[in-house]
Amino acid sequence: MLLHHIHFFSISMVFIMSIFFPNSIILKDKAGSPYVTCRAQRRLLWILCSHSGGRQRKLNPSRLAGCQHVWRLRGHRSLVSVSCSGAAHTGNRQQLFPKTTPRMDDCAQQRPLFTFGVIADIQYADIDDGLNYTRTRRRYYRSSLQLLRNAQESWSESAVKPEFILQLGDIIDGFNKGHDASDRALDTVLRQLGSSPVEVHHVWGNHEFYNFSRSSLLSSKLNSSLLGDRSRARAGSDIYAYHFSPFPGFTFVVLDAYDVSLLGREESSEEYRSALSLIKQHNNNQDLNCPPVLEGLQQRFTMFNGGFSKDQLDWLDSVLSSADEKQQRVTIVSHLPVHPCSTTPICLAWNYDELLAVISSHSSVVCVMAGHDHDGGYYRDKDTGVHHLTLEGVIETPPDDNAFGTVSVYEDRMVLKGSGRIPNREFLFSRCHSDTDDRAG
Ligand SMILES: Nc1ncnc2c1ncn2[C@@H]1O[C@H](COP(=O)(O)OP(=O)(O)O)[C@@H](O)[C@H]1O
Repeated sequence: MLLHHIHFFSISMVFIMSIFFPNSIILKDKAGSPYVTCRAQRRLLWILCSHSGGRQRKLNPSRLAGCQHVWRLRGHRSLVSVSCSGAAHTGNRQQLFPKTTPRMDDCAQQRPLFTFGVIADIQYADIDDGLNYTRTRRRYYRSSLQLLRNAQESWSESAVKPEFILQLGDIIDGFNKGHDASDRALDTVLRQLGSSPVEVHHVWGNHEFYNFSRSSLLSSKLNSSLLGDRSRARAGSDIYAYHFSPFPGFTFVVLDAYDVSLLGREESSEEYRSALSLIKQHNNNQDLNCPPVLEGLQQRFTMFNGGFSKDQLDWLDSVLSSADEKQQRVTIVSHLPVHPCSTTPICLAWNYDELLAVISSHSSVVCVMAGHDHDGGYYRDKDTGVHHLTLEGVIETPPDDNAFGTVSVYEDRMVLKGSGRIPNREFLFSRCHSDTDDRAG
Protein backbone atom coordinates (compact mmCIF):
# COMPACT_ATOMS: atom_id res chain seq x y z
CA MET A 1 0.00 0.00 0.00
CA LEU A 2 2.76 2.36 1.04
CA LEU A 3 4.54 1.53 -2.21
CA HIS A 4 1.52 2.57 -4.18
CA HIS A 5 1.42 5.86 -2.34
CA ILE A 6 5.07 6.53 -3.04
CA HIS A 7 4.60 5.54 -6.64
CA PHE A 8 1.57 7.82 -6.99
CA PHE A 9 3.49 10.58 -5.24
CA SER A 10 6.40 10.23 -7.67
CA ILE A 11 4.15 10.42 -10.70
CA SER A 12 2.37 13.47 -9.29
CA MET A 13 5.62 15.20 -8.40
CA VAL A 14 7.09 14.75 -11.87
CA PHE A 15 3.82 15.79 -13.44
CA ILE A 16 3.58 18.97 -11.36
CA MET A 17 7.24 19.80 -11.93
CA SER A 18 6.85 19.30 -15.64
CA ILE A 19 4.07 21.92 -15.72
CA PHE A 20 6.23 24.52 -14.00
CA PHE A 21 9.57 23.57 -15.54
CA PRO A 22 8.63 21.94 -18.81
CA ASN A 23 12.01 22.27 -20.48
CA SER A 24 14.22 21.33 -17.63
CA ILE A 25 12.39 18.25 -16.50
CA ILE A 26 12.21 16.10 -19.54
CA LEU A 27 14.37 16.34 -22.59
CA LYS A 28 14.25 13.75 -25.23
CA ASP A 29 17.13 12.45 -27.24
CA LYS A 30 16.98 11.89 -30.97
CA ALA A 31 15.34 8.54 -30.42
CA GLY A 32 12.72 10.16 -28.23
CA SER A 33 13.92 8.67 -24.95
CA PRO A 34 13.59 10.98 -21.98
CA TYR A 35 16.56 12.17 -19.92
CA VAL A 36 16.71 13.22 -16.32
CA THR A 37 18.17 16.64 -16.63
CA CYS A 38 17.66 18.80 -13.61
CA ARG A 39 18.88 18.61 -10.07
CA ALA A 40 15.40 18.36 -8.66
CA GLN A 41 14.66 15.41 -10.81
CA ARG A 42 17.90 13.65 -9.88
CA ARG A 43 16.94 14.30 -6.29
CA LEU A 44 13.55 12.74 -6.90
CA LEU A 45 15.19 9.76 -8.51
CA TRP A 46 17.46 9.45 -5.52
CA ILE A 47 14.59 9.58 -3.07
CA LEU A 48 12.85 6.85 -4.95
CA CYS A 49 15.98 4.76 -5.29
CA SER A 50 16.77 5.23 -1.63
CA HIS A 51 13.44 4.67 -0.04
CA SER A 52 11.12 2.92 -2.36
CA GLY A 53 10.39 -0.55 -1.21
CA GLY A 54 11.79 0.40 2.17
CA ARG A 55 15.26 -0.55 1.00
CA GLN A 56 18.13 1.87 1.49
CA ARG A 57 20.27 1.81 -1.62
CA LYS A 58 23.78 3.03 -2.00
CA LEU A 59 22.97 5.97 -4.24
CA ASN A 60 23.14 9.59 -3.29
CA PRO A 61 22.40 12.83 -5.09
CA SER A 62 25.99 13.91 -5.42
CA ARG A 63 26.84 10.56 -6.95
CA LEU A 64 23.99 10.99 -9.36
CA ALA A 65 24.99 14.54 -10.08
CA GLY A 66 28.61 13.57 -10.62
CA CYS A 67 27.40 10.79 -12.74
CA GLN A 68 26.83 12.75 -15.75
CA HIS A 69 23.97 15.17 -15.37
CA VAL A 70 21.95 12.93 -17.57
CA TRP A 71 20.25 9.69 -16.72
CA ARG A 72 18.38 7.83 -19.35
CA LEU A 73 15.21 6.19 -18.20
CA ARG A 74 14.61 2.94 -19.92
CA GLY A 75 12.11 2.76 -22.70
CA HIS A 76 9.79 5.42 -21.31
CA ARG A 77 8.56 7.92 -23.80
CA SER A 78 5.77 9.59 -21.95
CA LEU A 79 5.80 11.87 -18.97
CA VAL A 80 4.01 9.54 -16.62
CA SER A 81 6.49 6.82 -17.35
CA VAL A 82 9.22 8.84 -15.66
CA SER A 83 7.78 7.24 -12.58
CA CYS A 84 9.77 4.26 -13.73
CA SER A 85 12.22 5.54 -11.16
CA GLY A 86 9.85 3.48 -9.07
CA ALA A 87 11.48 0.54 -10.79
CA ALA A 88 13.96 0.94 -8.01
CA HIS A 89 11.24 -0.56 -5.80
CA THR A 90 12.72 -3.87 -6.62
CA GLY A 91 16.17 -2.73 -5.64
CA ASN A 92 17.32 -3.77 -9.08
CA ARG A 93 19.26 -0.93 -10.65
CA GLN A 94 19.33 -2.75 -13.95
CA GLN A 95 15.77 -1.71 -14.52
CA LEU A 96 16.84 1.88 -14.82
CA PHE A 97 18.93 1.00 -17.85
CA PRO A 98 18.33 -0.87 -21.06
CA LYS A 99 18.56 -4.63 -20.68
CA THR A 100 19.59 -5.05 -24.25
CA THR A 101 22.47 -2.77 -24.98
CA PRO A 102 23.66 -1.79 -28.40
CA ARG A 103 26.94 -2.95 -29.89
CA MET A 104 30.14 -1.01 -29.45
CA ASP A 105 29.44 1.50 -32.22
CA ASP A 106 26.21 2.46 -30.53
CA CYS A 107 27.83 2.81 -27.11
CA ALA A 108 29.13 6.19 -28.23
CA GLN A 109 25.55 7.43 -28.16
CA GLN A 110 24.72 5.73 -24.90
CA ARG A 111 25.56 7.47 -21.65
CA PRO A 112 27.98 5.38 -19.53
CA LEU A 113 27.29 4.79 -15.85
CA PHE A 114 30.75 6.17 -15.17
CA THR A 115 34.18 6.36 -16.78
CA PHE A 116 37.73 6.06 -15.56
CA GLY A 117 41.23 6.64 -16.95
CA VAL A 118 44.01 4.07 -17.18
CA ILE A 119 47.73 4.57 -17.66
CA ALA A 120 50.72 2.30 -17.06
CA ASP A 121 54.49 2.34 -16.67
CA ILE A 122 55.15 6.05 -16.90
CA GLN A 123 58.66 5.45 -15.50
CA TYR A 124 59.52 9.13 -15.50
CA ALA A 125 63.15 10.19 -14.97
CA ASP A 126 64.87 13.43 -15.86
CA ILE A 127 67.44 11.62 -18.00
CA ASP A 128 68.11 11.13 -21.71
CA ASP A 129 66.36 8.44 -23.68
CA GLY A 130 67.77 4.93 -23.36
CA LEU A 131 67.06 1.32 -24.28
CA ASN A 132 65.48 -1.61 -22.49
CA TYR A 133 67.69 -4.43 -21.18
CA THR A 134 67.64 -6.41 -24.41
CA ARG A 135 68.22 -3.20 -26.40
CA THR A 136 65.18 -3.84 -28.55
CA ARG A 137 63.00 -0.93 -27.40
CA ARG A 138 63.68 2.74 -26.85
CA ARG A 139 62.70 4.29 -23.50
CA TYR A 140 61.67 7.95 -23.38
CA TYR A 141 62.26 8.85 -19.74
CA ARG A 142 61.73 12.60 -19.95
CA SER A 143 58.89 12.78 -22.42
CA SER A 144 56.86 10.25 -20.42
CA LEU A 145 55.80 13.26 -18.33
CA GLN A 146 54.44 15.00 -21.42
CA LEU A 147 52.54 11.87 -22.34
CA LEU A 148 50.97 11.88 -18.86
CA ARG A 149 50.05 15.53 -19.43
CA ASN A 150 48.41 14.59 -22.74
CA ALA A 151 46.37 11.94 -20.95
CA GLN A 152 45.20 14.36 -18.31
CA GLU A 153 44.25 16.99 -20.85
CA SER A 154 42.20 14.46 -22.72
CA TRP A 155 40.48 13.24 -19.54
CA SER A 156 39.71 16.76 -18.36
CA GLU A 157 38.29 17.73 -21.76
CA SER A 158 36.12 14.64 -22.10
CA ALA A 159 32.36 15.12 -22.00
CA VAL A 160 32.05 12.59 -19.20
CA LYS A 161 34.73 13.29 -16.62
CA PRO A 162 36.47 10.20 -15.25
CA GLU A 163 35.46 9.19 -11.72
CA PHE A 164 39.07 8.17 -11.03
CA ILE A 165 42.37 7.27 -12.67
CA LEU A 166 44.07 3.87 -12.38
CA GLN A 167 47.85 4.30 -12.41
CA LEU A 168 49.02 0.74 -13.01
CA GLY A 169 52.49 0.99 -11.45
CA ASP A 170 56.11 1.96 -12.22
CA ILE A 171 55.28 5.65 -11.98
CA ILE A 172 58.96 6.65 -11.88
CA ASP A 173 61.98 4.74 -13.16
CA GLY A 174 64.53 2.94 -11.01
CA PHE A 175 67.30 5.08 -12.55
CA ASN A 176 66.14 7.91 -10.30
CA LYS A 177 67.55 6.07 -7.31
CA GLY A 178 71.09 6.13 -8.78
CA HIS A 179 70.76 9.88 -9.35
CA ASP A 180 69.45 10.46 -5.85
CA ALA A 181 66.36 11.86 -7.56
CA SER A 182 63.62 9.49 -6.38
CA ASP A 183 61.72 12.04 -4.27
CA ARG A 184 62.11 14.80 -6.84
CA ALA A 185 60.91 12.63 -9.71
CA LEU A 186 57.96 11.37 -7.70
CA ASP A 187 57.01 14.93 -6.71
CA THR A 188 57.17 15.98 -10.36
CA VAL A 189 54.85 13.22 -11.52
CA LEU A 190 52.46 13.53 -8.59
CA ARG A 191 52.26 17.29 -9.09
CA GLN A 192 51.29 16.63 -12.68
CA LEU A 193 48.71 14.05 -11.62
CA GLY A 194 47.43 16.41 -8.91
CA SER A 195 46.79 19.20 -11.39
CA SER A 196 43.33 17.78 -11.96
CA PRO A 197 40.93 17.09 -9.09
CA VAL A 198 40.14 13.49 -10.00
CA GLU A 199 41.30 10.84 -7.53
CA VAL A 200 44.12 8.50 -8.52
CA HIS A 201 44.45 4.89 -7.45
CA HIS A 202 48.09 3.85 -7.48
CA VAL A 203 49.33 0.33 -8.08
CA TRP A 204 52.88 -0.58 -7.04
CA GLY A 205 55.36 -2.04 -9.52
CA ASN A 206 59.00 -3.14 -9.37
CA HIS A 207 60.26 0.40 -10.04
CA GLU A 208 58.48 1.66 -6.92
CA PHE A 209 60.68 -0.75 -4.94
CA TYR A 210 63.86 0.26 -6.78
CA ASN A 211 63.21 3.77 -5.46
CA PHE A 212 61.57 3.28 -2.08
CA SER A 213 61.30 0.79 0.75
CA ARG A 214 57.94 -0.84 1.39
CA SER A 215 57.53 1.05 4.64
CA SER A 216 58.21 4.43 3.01
CA LEU A 217 55.79 3.59 0.21
CA LEU A 218 53.11 2.82 2.78
CA SER A 219 53.48 6.30 4.24
CA SER A 220 53.83 8.02 0.86
CA LYS A 221 51.34 9.56 -1.53
CA LEU A 222 51.59 6.38 -3.57
CA ASN A 223 49.52 4.69 -0.88
CA SER A 224 46.00 5.38 -2.12
CA SER A 225 44.37 2.75 0.09
CA LEU A 226 42.78 5.52 2.16
CA LEU A 227 40.55 6.13 -0.84
CA GLY A 228 39.37 2.54 -0.50
CA ASP A 229 36.42 1.16 1.40
CA ARG A 230 37.14 1.73 5.07
CA SER A 231 35.72 -1.52 6.30
CA ARG A 232 38.34 -4.21 5.79
CA ALA A 233 40.16 -1.88 3.45
CA ARG A 234 43.47 -3.65 3.50
CA ALA A 235 44.61 -7.21 3.09
CA GLY A 236 47.14 -7.24 5.91
CA SER A 237 49.58 -5.19 7.93
CA ASP A 238 52.04 -4.25 5.17
CA ILE A 239 50.30 -5.75 2.16
CA TYR A 240 49.20 -3.00 -0.19
CA ALA A 241 45.84 -4.33 -1.34
CA TYR A 242 42.43 -2.74 -0.97
CA HIS A 243 39.12 -2.33 -2.71
CA PHE A 244 36.84 0.54 -3.60
CA SER A 245 33.45 1.00 -5.14
CA PRO A 246 33.16 4.05 -7.40
CA PHE A 247 29.58 3.28 -8.36
CA PRO A 248 26.89 1.01 -6.93
CA GLY A 249 27.35 -2.53 -8.19
CA PHE A 250 30.99 -2.10 -9.21
CA THR A 251 34.09 -2.92 -7.18
CA PHE A 252 37.76 -2.45 -8.00
CA VAL A 253 40.41 -4.44 -6.15
CA VAL A 254 43.98 -3.16 -6.12
CA LEU A 255 46.44 -6.04 -5.59
CA ASP A 256 50.01 -6.12 -4.33
CA ALA A 257 51.94 -8.22 -6.85
CA TYR A 258 55.18 -7.81 -4.84
CA ASP A 259 53.81 -9.07 -1.58
CA VAL A 260 56.01 -12.17 -2.09
CA SER A 261 59.21 -10.77 -3.56
CA LEU A 262 62.81 -9.93 -2.97
CA LEU A 263 61.94 -6.33 -3.80
CA GLY A 264 60.82 -4.10 -0.96
CA ARG A 265 61.59 -6.69 1.70
CA GLU A 266 64.38 -6.31 4.25
CA GLU A 267 67.05 -8.96 3.69
CA SER A 268 66.78 -9.89 7.35
CA SER A 269 63.03 -10.46 7.15
CA GLU A 270 61.22 -13.77 7.03
CA GLU A 271 59.37 -12.55 3.91
CA TYR A 272 62.68 -12.02 2.09
CA ARG A 273 64.00 -15.43 3.12
CA SER A 274 60.91 -17.27 1.92
CA ALA A 275 60.81 -15.31 -1.38
CA LEU A 276 64.50 -16.14 -1.92
CA SER A 277 63.91 -19.78 -1.24
CA LEU A 278 60.98 -19.79 -3.69
CA ILE A 279 62.83 -18.08 -6.55
CA LYS A 280 65.90 -20.28 -6.04
CA GLN A 281 63.79 -23.38 -6.57
CA HIS A 282 63.23 -22.13 -10.11
CA ASN A 283 66.20 -19.94 -10.96
CA ASN A 284 69.84 -21.06 -10.55
CA ASN A 285 71.38 -17.93 -12.05
CA GLN A 286 73.81 -15.82 -10.11
CA ASP A 287 71.93 -12.76 -11.33
CA LEU A 288 68.33 -13.43 -10.32
CA ASN A 289 67.11 -10.78 -12.77
CA CYS A 290 68.28 -13.11 -15.52
CA PRO A 291 65.47 -15.55 -16.38
CA PRO A 292 66.19 -19.23 -15.66
CA VAL A 293 65.26 -20.40 -19.16
CA LEU A 294 65.00 -18.83 -22.58
CA GLU A 295 61.44 -19.92 -23.26
CA GLY A 296 58.26 -20.88 -21.46
CA LEU A 297 56.43 -19.94 -18.32
CA GLN A 298 59.40 -20.63 -16.04
CA GLN A 299 60.92 -17.39 -17.33
CA ARG A 300 58.71 -15.55 -14.86
CA PHE A 301 60.93 -16.48 -11.92
CA THR A 302 63.06 -13.36 -11.97
CA MET A 303 63.77 -10.83 -9.29
CA PHE A 304 61.84 -8.07 -11.08
CA ASN A 305 58.65 -10.09 -10.60
CA GLY A 306 56.85 -11.27 -7.48
CA GLY A 307 53.66 -12.88 -6.29
CA PHE A 308 50.71 -12.92 -3.92
CA SER A 309 50.91 -14.34 -0.39
CA LYS A 310 48.34 -16.76 1.00
CA ASP A 311 47.11 -13.96 3.27
CA GLN A 312 46.44 -11.76 0.28
CA LEU A 313 44.78 -14.54 -1.71
CA ASP A 314 42.55 -15.40 1.28
CA TRP A 315 41.61 -11.75 1.63
CA LEU A 316 40.82 -11.53 -2.08
CA ASP A 317 38.74 -14.68 -1.80
CA SER A 318 36.62 -13.10 0.93
CA VAL A 319 36.24 -9.80 -0.96
CA LEU A 320 35.09 -11.73 -4.03
CA SER A 321 32.67 -13.89 -2.03
CA SER A 322 31.00 -10.77 -0.75
CA ALA A 323 30.94 -9.30 -4.28
CA ASP A 324 29.39 -12.54 -5.62
CA GLU A 325 26.62 -12.30 -3.05
CA LYS A 326 25.90 -8.70 -3.97
CA GLN A 327 26.09 -9.56 -7.68
CA GLN A 328 28.74 -6.94 -8.23
CA ARG A 329 31.11 -6.55 -11.18
CA VAL A 330 34.71 -6.71 -10.00
CA THR A 331 37.79 -5.43 -11.80
CA ILE A 332 41.10 -6.58 -10.35
CA VAL A 333 44.13 -4.36 -10.80
CA SER A 334 47.73 -5.56 -10.46
CA HIS A 335 51.08 -4.40 -11.79
CA LEU A 336 51.93 -7.92 -12.94
CA PRO A 337 49.70 -9.67 -15.48
CA VAL A 338 48.26 -12.99 -14.30
CA HIS A 339 47.14 -14.73 -17.47
CA PRO A 340 49.86 -16.32 -19.64
CA CYS A 341 47.97 -15.41 -22.81
CA SER A 342 47.78 -11.73 -21.93
CA THR A 343 51.53 -11.14 -21.74
CA THR A 344 54.98 -12.46 -22.49
CA PRO A 345 55.81 -15.11 -19.83
CA ILE A 346 58.75 -13.09 -18.55
CA CYS A 347 56.31 -10.54 -17.12
CA LEU A 348 53.90 -12.94 -15.37
CA ALA A 349 53.36 -13.00 -11.62
CA TRP A 350 55.15 -15.92 -9.95
CA ASN A 351 51.97 -17.61 -8.66
CA TYR A 352 49.65 -16.34 -11.37
CA ASP A 353 48.00 -19.80 -11.37
CA GLU A 354 46.91 -19.46 -7.74
CA LEU A 355 45.38 -16.08 -8.45
CA LEU A 356 43.58 -17.46 -11.50
CA ALA A 357 42.20 -20.27 -9.32
CA VAL A 358 40.75 -17.74 -6.88
CA ILE A 359 39.27 -15.70 -9.75
CA SER A 360 37.67 -18.72 -11.37
CA SER A 361 35.93 -19.71 -8.14
CA HIS A 362 33.95 -16.45 -8.14
CA SER A 363 31.34 -15.18 -10.52
CA SER A 364 31.88 -11.49 -9.81
CA VAL A 365 35.21 -10.90 -11.58
CA VAL A 366 34.85 -9.40 -15.04
CA CYS A 367 38.27 -7.96 -15.77
CA VAL A 368 41.91 -7.95 -14.69
CA MET A 369 44.04 -4.94 -15.61
CA ALA A 370 47.83 -4.90 -15.44
CA GLY A 371 50.93 -3.11 -16.70
CA HIS A 372 54.62 -4.22 -16.62
CA ASP A 373 54.70 -5.66 -20.14
CA HIS A 374 55.26 -2.49 -22.15
CA ASP A 375 54.08 -4.11 -25.36
CA GLY A 376 50.67 -4.71 -23.81
CA GLY A 377 48.37 -7.66 -24.39
CA TYR A 378 44.83 -8.92 -24.11
CA TYR A 379 43.11 -12.24 -23.64
CA ARG A 380 39.64 -13.32 -22.69
CA ASP A 381 39.72 -16.43 -20.54
CA LYS A 382 37.55 -18.98 -22.31
CA ASP A 383 36.61 -20.77 -19.09
CA THR A 384 35.68 -17.82 -16.92
CA GLY A 385 34.89 -15.10 -19.45
CA VAL A 386 37.26 -12.79 -17.54
CA HIS A 387 39.05 -10.17 -19.65
CA HIS A 388 42.78 -9.86 -19.03
CA LEU A 389 44.14 -6.55 -20.24
CA THR A 390 47.81 -5.60 -20.11
CA LEU A 391 48.17 -1.93 -20.90
CA GLU A 392 50.95 -0.69 -23.17
CA GLY A 393 53.55 1.28 -21.22
CA VAL A 394 54.09 5.03 -21.53
CA ILE A 395 57.86 4.68 -21.16
CA GLU A 396 58.30 2.92 -24.50
CA THR A 397 55.96 5.24 -26.36
CA PRO A 398 57.58 7.86 -28.65
CA PRO A 399 57.00 11.53 -27.73
CA ASP A 400 54.73 12.11 -30.73
CA ASP A 401 52.47 9.21 -29.77
CA ASN A 402 50.29 8.41 -26.74
CA ALA A 403 49.56 5.54 -24.35
CA PHE A 404 46.53 5.97 -22.13
CA GLY A 405 42.96 4.83 -22.14
CA THR A 406 39.51 5.90 -21.02
CA VAL A 407 37.13 3.18 -19.94
CA SER A 408 33.38 3.74 -20.16
CA VAL A 409 31.37 1.43 -17.96
CA TYR A 410 27.88 0.28 -18.93
CA GLU A 411 25.49 -2.20 -17.39
CA ASP A 412 26.72 -5.08 -19.50
CA ARG A 413 30.21 -4.07 -20.64
CA MET A 414 33.19 -1.80 -20.36
CA VAL A 415 34.52 -0.04 -23.43
CA LEU A 416 38.17 0.97 -23.54
CA LYS A 417 38.87 3.91 -25.78
CA GLY A 418 42.58 3.73 -26.35
CA SER A 419 44.75 6.68 -27.29
CA GLY A 420 47.86 6.40 -29.40
CA ARG A 421 49.20 2.87 -29.42
CA ILE A 422 46.52 1.51 -27.11
CA PRO A 423 43.81 -0.19 -29.16
CA ASN A 424 40.09 0.21 -28.52
CA ARG A 425 38.58 -2.81 -26.80
CA GLU A 426 35.24 -3.97 -25.54
CA PHE A 427 34.80 -6.11 -22.44
CA LEU A 428 31.43 -7.84 -22.28
CA PHE A 429 30.44 -8.97 -18.81
CA SER A 430 28.87 -12.30 -19.72
CA ARG A 431 30.65 -15.10 -17.87
CA CYS A 432 30.26 -17.95 -20.29
CA HIS A 433 32.03 -18.20 -23.59
CA SER A 434 29.50 -17.47 -26.26
CA ASP A 435 29.56 -16.50 -29.88
CA THR A 436 29.69 -12.85 -28.93
CA ASP A 437 32.81 -13.31 -26.80
CA ASP A 438 35.23 -13.59 -29.65
CA ARG A 439 34.63 -10.11 -30.87
CA ALA A 440 35.64 -8.75 -27.46
CA GLY A 441 38.97 -7.07 -27.78
N1 LIG B 1 67.16 -10.56 -19.20
C1 LIG B 1 67.70 -9.92 -18.17
N2 LIG B 1 68.81 -10.36 -17.61
C2 LIG B 1 69.38 -9.73 -16.57
N3 LIG B 1 68.85 -8.62 -16.01
C3 LIG B 1 67.74 -8.12 -16.54
C4 LIG B 1 67.09 -8.74 -17.62
N4 LIG B 1 65.99 -8.03 -17.94
C5 LIG B 1 65.93 -7.01 -17.06
N5 LIG B 1 66.98 -7.06 -16.23
C6 LIG B 1 67.25 -6.14 -15.15
O1 LIG B 1 66.12 -6.17 -14.28
C7 LIG B 1 65.81 -4.87 -13.81
C8 LIG B 1 64.41 -4.53 -14.24
O2 LIG B 1 64.38 -4.47 -15.63
P1 LIG B 1 63.60 -3.31 -16.35
O3 LIG B 1 63.71 -3.55 -17.82
O4 LIG B 1 64.05 -1.98 -15.82
O5 LIG B 1 62.15 -3.61 -15.82
P2 LIG B 1 60.81 -3.01 -16.41
O6 LIG B 1 60.49 -3.83 -17.61
O7 LIG B 1 59.84 -3.18 -15.29
O8 LIG B 1 61.09 -1.59 -16.76
C9 LIG B 1 66.85 -3.94 -14.41
O9 LIG B 1 67.88 -3.78 -13.46
C10 LIG B 1 67.35 -4.70 -15.61
O10 LIG B 1 68.68 -4.37 -15.93
